[in-house]
Amino acid sequence: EDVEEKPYNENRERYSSSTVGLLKLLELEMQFIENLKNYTDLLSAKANTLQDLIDSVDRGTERTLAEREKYVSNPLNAFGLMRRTHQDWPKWHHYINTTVGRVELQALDDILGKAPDSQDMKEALIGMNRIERTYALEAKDLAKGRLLDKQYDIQLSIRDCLSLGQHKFQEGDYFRASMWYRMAIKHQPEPNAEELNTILGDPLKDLKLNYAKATIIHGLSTGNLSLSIQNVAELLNQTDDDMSREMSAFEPAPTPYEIGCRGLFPKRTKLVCRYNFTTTPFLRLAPLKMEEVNHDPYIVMYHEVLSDREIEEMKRRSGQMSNGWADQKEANSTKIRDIVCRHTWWREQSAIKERVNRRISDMTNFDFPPQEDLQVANYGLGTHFKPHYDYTSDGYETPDVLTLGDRLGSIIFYASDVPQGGATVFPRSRVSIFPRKGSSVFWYNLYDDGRIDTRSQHSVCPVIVGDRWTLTKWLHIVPQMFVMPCKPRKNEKSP
Ligand SMILES: O=C(O)CCC(=O)C(=O)O
Ligand SMILES: [Fe+2]
Repeated sequence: EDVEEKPYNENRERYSSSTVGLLKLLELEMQFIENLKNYTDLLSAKANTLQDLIDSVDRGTERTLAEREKYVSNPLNAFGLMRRTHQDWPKWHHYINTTVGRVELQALDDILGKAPDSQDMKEALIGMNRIERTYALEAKDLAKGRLLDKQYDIQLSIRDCLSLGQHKFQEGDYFRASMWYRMAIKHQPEPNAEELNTILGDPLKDLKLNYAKATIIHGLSTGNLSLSIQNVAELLNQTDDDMSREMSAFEPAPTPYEIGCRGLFPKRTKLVCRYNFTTTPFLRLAPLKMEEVNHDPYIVMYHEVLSDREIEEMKRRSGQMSNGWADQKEANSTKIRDIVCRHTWWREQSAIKERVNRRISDMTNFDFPPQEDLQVANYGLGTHFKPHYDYTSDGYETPDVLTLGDRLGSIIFYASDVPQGGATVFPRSRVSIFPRKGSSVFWYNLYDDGRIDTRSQHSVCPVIVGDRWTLTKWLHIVPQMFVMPCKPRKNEKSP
């Protein structure tokens, strides 16, 4: 099925992992279509030329034998016939054999060389799966353009549904495989199915068989034998809702992370919004809009603290983005690591960058040179960041930690709105924060005495719809020696 792959390159940009990458892929598809347009124009020009030839010569068919005899008996006709067939035919033959659109075909090879590889496709399937599971979405809604409570004017194609079904089947998720196969079976056929199928393959081939297989295996593995003894026609006769209700009976309860992603943590009370004009003297002049999110551990948001102009500057000044990995690379490991986003550093010095850094100092009272770099990240199709800690004592030590000490606090600026999904969730503190363009969230990863606070565990939920951009700064402990002297821990809880 897949085309022969080149050796796997971990650093190759994957289109699926960021909207920046997906935009490039859309551009590639536009090039592909533009190229096909040129190619088909040339093909029709050639067909027209040949049609002209046919029209100019084809006068034999409607003639009787007597008429034909009369035609060749005239030397003017006979000579023309001789000359055309002797002189012109080889030239037509050459013309017919000449490849149409050599340049376009060459360009097509180049375009195809940039097509996503199977790993990119796999990441897209995994991203779709993440969206489906994290938010408890269902094939029957997704296939028809429904994402949570929003209806989009988009439909998945029969081949999309099939591909998603095959992925779930391979992953052993027979419930979802069955539902996706079902959507493919019920899909209205493609208008020009016959021609398409000769090129792309028939999506209906073995589809009912695979639907039956998935449903039967799911029935057997969950002890729901009624699913396993019905024939396909009986199964398809039931409504999608009934079918999904019956099949999802044994789905595990959502994890705290998933509950957080769905925005279902209980609402907080006793939290206030106020203007902060005390952290630094500057704030007396320009107080910041502050919103308490959690008291212990302390999590706070600031609103309207990153302007559209600063966001533009940040995107313009940030260098080439690279893959953001879900795991550290293990020595000698050939395992293909998950990508969580694309990221880069805002390294170039500018007044705007210093202003953002000074604002971080204003918000946190943390001391650091305003020239320091900030990290920029962009998420893609169903990409996420698994629950993790920003402190590094339980993992690897990065260069910043070796020189500056552990990451005492973290601050994330949301540089875009995310219409659906993409929350920052603290599963242990039961806090979800949904991105709002221009807002920031700040929290501590360590107790005041420098010991790790496991309640700071946090994650980024899969983006459903949106172009998620963030700006991140980790605030290290060593430079805070004088602004934040070490204090004994109050009412100590075991971490
Ligand atoms: O983007 C976010 O909401 C959090 C990102 C994060 O946890 C990190 O970069 O360490
Ligand atoms: Fe983090």
